[in-house]
Amino acid sequence: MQEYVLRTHQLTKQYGKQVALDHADMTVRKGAIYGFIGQNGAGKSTLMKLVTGLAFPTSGSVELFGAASGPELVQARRRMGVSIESPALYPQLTAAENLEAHRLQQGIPGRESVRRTLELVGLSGTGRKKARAFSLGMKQRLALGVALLGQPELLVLDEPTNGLDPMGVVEMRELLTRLNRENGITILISSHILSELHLLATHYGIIHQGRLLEQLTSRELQKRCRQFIHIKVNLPERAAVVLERELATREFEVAADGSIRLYAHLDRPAAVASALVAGGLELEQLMPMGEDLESYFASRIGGGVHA
Ligand SMILES: Nc1ncnc2c1ncn2[C@@H]1O[C@H](COP(=O)(O)OP(=O)(O)OP(=O)(O)O)[C@@H](O)[C@H]1O
Repeated sequence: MQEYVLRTHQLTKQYGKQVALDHADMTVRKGAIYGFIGQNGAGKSTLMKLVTGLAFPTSGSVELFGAASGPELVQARRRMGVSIESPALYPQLTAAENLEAHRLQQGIPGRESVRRTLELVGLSGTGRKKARAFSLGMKQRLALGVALLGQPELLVLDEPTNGLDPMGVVEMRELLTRLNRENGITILISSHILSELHLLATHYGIIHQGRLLEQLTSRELQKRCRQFIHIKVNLPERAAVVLERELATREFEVAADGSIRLYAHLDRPAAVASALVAGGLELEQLMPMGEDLESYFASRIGGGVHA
């Protein structure tokens, strides 16, 4: 049986006439890293605020750890760590002092949670350095530390890679992967750049203009974004034999209409064409196809990405 950490049911939020979130059904499974993708203003923060209780839905509901309302939902929210929008960091305090201040505010018992969290986010060595002197990457990790203080089972992170340089993105990815694999924390993370969540997310949700358009696994996404050579010949079965014998590959699929998707020799379409023709086949079509991540995202939301 699938265990869901978070489900939203027809979740809707309207600000006046503006529909920020439109009947969203999101499902996040236990153990997942759910990448929530959408352009600026798509509704990502709105959904996260509704989930974390920072805003109230116009209609629909949030189910967290199986709890959908009342004191159970309030209790379930205690199992969640949150970092939404600019984190409340104190610039004049060190990393440890910042965490201690948040520990007291959140009423989390035990000072050792500060030391443990500093280690988790790789800030143990920052000593007396004040947060104002931190790099953006360090600030983001400290904000993540604040969310981790209460040892949450679910982390909700709004654009934690926003503004980071490529190295910072890699560091954040490694840190989140470790928290997921070693500490078993389920993560809901948003971004407006799909490729930033690539290699991190196990599941994706694509949101556009308040509507959750699609949810898919990273495997499904990879399959959809896979590059291939599209081939159409008069005798597909014979083409399959030629590909195996002459080009030594079985990395192809023959579709019901007889067209072939060849996933190998992508940089050698001319050699593929020659082999097929030399094998006595009539070549009707042969062209490289497939989408990269960003163009897939753009095609799903119908148009260019102007994030
Ligand atoms: N408090 C508010 N009052 C009025 N409109 C709001 C409010 N919060 C959000 N909106 C509107 O709701 C829509 C969704 O905003 P939201 O912040 O959820 O988007 P987002 O995907 O998180 O984008 P961003 O990455 O820019 O934060 C936007 O059109 C925004 O202008």
